[in-house]
Amino acid sequence: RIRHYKWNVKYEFRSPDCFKKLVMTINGKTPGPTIQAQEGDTVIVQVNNSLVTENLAIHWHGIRQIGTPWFDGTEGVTQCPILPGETFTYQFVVDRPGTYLYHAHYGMQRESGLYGLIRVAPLEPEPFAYDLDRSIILNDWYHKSTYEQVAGLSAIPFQWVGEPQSLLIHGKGRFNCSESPSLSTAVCDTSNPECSPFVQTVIPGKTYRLRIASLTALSALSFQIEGHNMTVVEADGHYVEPFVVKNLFIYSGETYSVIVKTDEEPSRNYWITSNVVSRNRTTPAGLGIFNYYPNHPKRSPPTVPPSPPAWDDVEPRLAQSLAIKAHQKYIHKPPTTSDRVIVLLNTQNNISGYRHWSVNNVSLTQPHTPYLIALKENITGAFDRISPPDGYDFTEYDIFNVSGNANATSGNGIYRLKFNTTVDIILQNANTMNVNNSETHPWHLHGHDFWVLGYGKGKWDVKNDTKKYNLENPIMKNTVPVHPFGWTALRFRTDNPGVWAFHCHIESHFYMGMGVVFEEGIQRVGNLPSSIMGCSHTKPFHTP
Ligand SMILES: O=C1O[C@H]([C@@H](O)CO)C(O)=C1O
Repeated sequence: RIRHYKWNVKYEFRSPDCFKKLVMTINGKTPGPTIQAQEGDTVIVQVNNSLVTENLAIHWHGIRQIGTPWFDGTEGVTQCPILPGETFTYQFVVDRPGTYLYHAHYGMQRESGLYGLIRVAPLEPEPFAYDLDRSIILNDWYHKSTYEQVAGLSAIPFQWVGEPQSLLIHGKGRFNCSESPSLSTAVCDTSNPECSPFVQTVIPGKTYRLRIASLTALSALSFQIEGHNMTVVEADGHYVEPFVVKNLFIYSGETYSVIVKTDEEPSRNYWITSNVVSRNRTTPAGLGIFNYYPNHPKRSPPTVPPSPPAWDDVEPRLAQSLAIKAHQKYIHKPPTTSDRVIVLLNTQNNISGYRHWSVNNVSLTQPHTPYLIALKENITGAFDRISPPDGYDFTEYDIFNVSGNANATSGNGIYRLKFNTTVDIILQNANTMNVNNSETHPWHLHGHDFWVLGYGKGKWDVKNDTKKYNLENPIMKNTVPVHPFGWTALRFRTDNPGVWAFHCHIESHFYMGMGVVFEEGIQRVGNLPSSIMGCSHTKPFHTP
C-alpha cells in the first residue's frame, strides 16, 4: 500500500511550555503528525517548505532507505536542502515493523520543533500482547532560537547552549514564568491551555503498549510512571527479551515500547515524569498525568512526583544498556568476526580558538555538496579525499584526564567501507575539557541497524574486551549511548549502498563536529533523482 502525506512546514508562535516563541510546525502541529503504515508499505511525503527564509531537510530516523539512499533526508550528506517556497517529495519503503522517528536534519533545526513518530505495524503477530497502543515523544526545550545557539557555539569565546528551560512530554511542558518576572503574560503565561500538562487517559485493568521515544536536543532522560512497572519489549524496531524497569533511561534518537498494566488503585491519577540524568540537572522535571478513567483528567495525583535517580550515577544506566538483548525468538546472529575495526575516540577540543568535538582528532565540518552526489557523479573538489584515521594512540592517550588534543583539526573526509563486509565500531569516551567530567553521547547510524556487542568501563582493550562480546543474542539498534568514561562496541554489515552519517544525536555536539560519514557500495547506487541536486558543486547536474 501507498501512504501519502502532504506536509506544510512553517514557523508559528507557540507556547509549549507556557513561554511563547517561534516553533516549526507541520500542518500546524508540533510534534508533527504520526506516520502510520504497515510493514512493506511505501510512504510518500510531499514537503512544502513555507519557512520563508530557511532551508529544510527531513530525516526518517531508523528507516534504512534500502535502494533509496537519496531520500535519507540528511542535508550535506544525501541531499541538497529544500529551499524556501519549494516542494520536495520523499518516497521510501518501511520494510520493518516498529517504532521510528522523523525530524529535521539541517543545521540545528530539529530542536525548533520539527519532529514526530513513524509507527509501522507488523504483518506477523508480535511476541507480546496488549489491549491498547499509545505513543509518547519526550523532548527538552530551549527558549533561545537555534540561530542564537549556533552563533554562540561558533563564537570566540565559546558560548555553550546550557541546560534546557523545560522538558516536554508529547509537546507539553511547564516553565515557571514567575521565575522570570521581566516576562509579561503576553510572553509567558502559565494559564495558557497550550501548556496544560500532557494527559494519558487509561482504562483500569488493561494492558497498554506505550511507545516511548526521545528527540531531545541535549538531555539523557529517566522516564517513569508513578507506581507502575514497565516491561521493555521493543527497542529501535527490534523485539527485546522482556525485562522490567521502574525508570526507563532513554537517550536522544532512541525508541522503546514498554508494556504497562493499569492495575493500580483506580480512584486516583498518577504522575508521568521525565528527568534529566547524566548532566547536573537544573531543568525542572517534565510532568504529565496518567489519568485512570473516569477520574478527572486534570486532577493532580495526591502524591509528590517520584524522585529521579541520581544524575551522576552511571551504574543503573549501564545496567539497563546491558539488559537489552534480542528476544529469544527473534535473534539475528551477528557474523562471528569482522573485517575491519574502527575505534572512534570522542574528545572535546579547541581548534583555532573555537570549541569543537572531535573523533580521532578530526572534527567534522559538513560540506554543502552532498557526499552522495559528489561520489556518484564523480564531482571533484567537494570534500577532502583523505580518510580520517581508524583509531587513536591507545598507549599514549589518557581518557581520564583533560587533554589538550593539540593535533585536532577540522575536516570533511569520510570512511570508505568495502561493500558486503563486516565492520566493528568502538565508541571510546574520554574526559571533556573540564576536569573529572565525561558525558553521555547517543550515537545514531543512518542506513543501518547494528548489533550492540558490548559496553564497558574505561579504555576498550582489544585483547580482553573482544572476548566478552555478546555474539549470542545482541540487540540490533540504530542509536546507542556511550556512557561516561566508557566504551560501546557495535557491528554491522556494509550491505546498503549509499553514504551514511554516524553521529552524536545531541544537536549541539553534531553541530560542533561530533560525527563521521561512511560510504559503501557507491557504484551500486541507482540513478540519483535530480530533486536532491542543485546546490554547490551539484548545480550542473540539476535539471529542473
Ligand atoms: O559541548 C559542551 O560544552 C559544554 C562544556 O563542556 C563547556 O562549557 C558542555 O557541557 C558540553 O556538552
